Amino acid sequence: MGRKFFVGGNWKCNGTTEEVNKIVSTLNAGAVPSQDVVEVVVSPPFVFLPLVKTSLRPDFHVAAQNCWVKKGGAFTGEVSAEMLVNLSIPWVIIGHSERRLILNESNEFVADKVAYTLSQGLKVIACIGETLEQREAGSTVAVVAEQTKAIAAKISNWTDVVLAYEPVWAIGTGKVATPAQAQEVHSELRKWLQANVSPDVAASTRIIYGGSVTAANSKELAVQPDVDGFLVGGASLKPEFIDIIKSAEVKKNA
Ligand SMILES: O=C(CO)COP(=O)(O)O
Repeated sequence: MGRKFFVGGNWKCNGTTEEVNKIVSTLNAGAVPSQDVVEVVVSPPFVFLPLVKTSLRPDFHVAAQNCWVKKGGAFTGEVSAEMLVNLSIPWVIIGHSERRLILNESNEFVADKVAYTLSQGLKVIACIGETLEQREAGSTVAVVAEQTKAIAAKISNWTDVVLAYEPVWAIGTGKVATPAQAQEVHSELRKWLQANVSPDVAASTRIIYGGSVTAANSKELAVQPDVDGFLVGGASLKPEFIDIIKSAEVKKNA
């Protein structure tokens, strides 16, 4: 199927220039599998993108954490897809649960952003995931299918999309999904893509897991057949991110 393992580091709203330089130095010194085995993308806050882009090793790439939903202009405080393209930022994270829940980004709005950023030539890490209430109500699969459906309705090419399944209850809580829980949802998502988009898209689209991923739990998650990598928050700010990247080797040999 050839889905290259993908490890994203979402730095969220963290860092000073000094801290960013330190993280980049650690990443630059890390011994990790080659680009044939793993794709690594780190996502600093907007203001640090140029610094990280120029100082980061060339086999790692950068992502913005968000961008405006359409062409830039009179939208105070926003950053446009065109600006990211202008700065040669290849990736953007769209629809993170912190934006969906705290900033009220709807499925439709997220889908519009995914479609617009793809149209500008950016690659997208599109985030989906259920809350604890939704999981306890038994609606996990329905929720992630609905979020995916909104995106699928607005795009025709999935080549540049990575789908990040991030259960909200696992984000920043230390409560990681078990390998079986992650596998179950990833497998359901792949089935959904197969039935509603195409078998090719289902087979080739990377579905990555996010939520309290650490060096200690990444290997057992990585070997799950439908887990194609990770979107890492807290641990991506620490040297253990290198070990998480190395779980790509475990996956390769699984
Ligand atoms: O939200 C996340 C990545 O986008 C996950 O965050 P944590 O790894 O800190 O739980």
